[in-house]
Amino acid sequence: MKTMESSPLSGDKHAPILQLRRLSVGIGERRFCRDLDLTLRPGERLAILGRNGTGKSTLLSVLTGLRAPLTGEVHLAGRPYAAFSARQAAQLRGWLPQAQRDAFASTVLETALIGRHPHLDRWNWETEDDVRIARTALTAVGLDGMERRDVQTLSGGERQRLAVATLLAQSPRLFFLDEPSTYLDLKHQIAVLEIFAREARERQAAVVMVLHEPALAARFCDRALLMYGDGCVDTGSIAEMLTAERLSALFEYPLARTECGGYAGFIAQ
Ligand SMILES: Nc1ncnc2c1ncn2[C@@H]1O[C@H](COP(=O)(O)OP(=O)(O)OP(=O)(O)O)[C@@H](O)[C@H]1O
Repeated sequence: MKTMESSPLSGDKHAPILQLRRLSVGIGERRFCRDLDLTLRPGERLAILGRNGTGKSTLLSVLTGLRAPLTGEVHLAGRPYAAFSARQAAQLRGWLPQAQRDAFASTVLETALIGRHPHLDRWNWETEDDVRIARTALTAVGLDGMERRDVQTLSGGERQRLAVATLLAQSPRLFFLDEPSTYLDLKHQIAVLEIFAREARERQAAVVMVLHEPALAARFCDRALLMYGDGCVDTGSIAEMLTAERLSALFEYPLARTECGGYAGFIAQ
């Protein structure tokens, strides 16, 4: 691989990929979390749940290193963001934002290839290998055959799947996903979340995802972080966190838990 800088990864494959130490995040007078400690290891999948406006995206922007915390530290592979160049950080963590913006015309394949940029050296173009990786990612999200289409002509769901493909082409060790099921029909919601479950299982990638649907969190994550919007949060295993009682309090709406075919569901009463 053509990297100018040394790999940002340490040798220990089981070492924590993300560590939060006494992290406080907020905007103005509001606090979304206070003194949060959390460790995520390779292969783990964490769901972040909470009502609208409780600070989920703001927390995610701090975890991705795009926004500073009020206090506390975010460590990626054992080191703070300041220890990495932008390119090294992008080899380690990738981010799927809530909305995609396309200021310029570009094809589907060119857009997916943007995911390869952290792996290119400054003076080189993408190689055949990069094109193959981008095409494989497009196939994974069902966009094969659309490589030449202008991104500005894609539907909302197609554009979201292209964003997922771009992230897959980037191939980071840690994924931050802000509402990955946005714009997707039921089949594609499951398909996209299966992709990240596979990344965790087969490549030991860690995944942090903001979700609005607790049933998807129960199915695709092993841990949850519940955000109440007043600085209070709860963290724990899915079994511990996704109870009808906790979720009813979290969403300020009564929910009942059901189970069908081995999958949990949460029904508004
Ligand atoms: N630049 C800003 N200035 C003032 N308030 C802001 C700013 N950015 C976000 N907020 C507020 O901070 C709160 C948290 O926003 P955030 O986007 O993190 O919430 P969220 O939990 O991701 O919400 P949603 O579920 O609706 O996506 C919201 O009330 C929002 O209006």
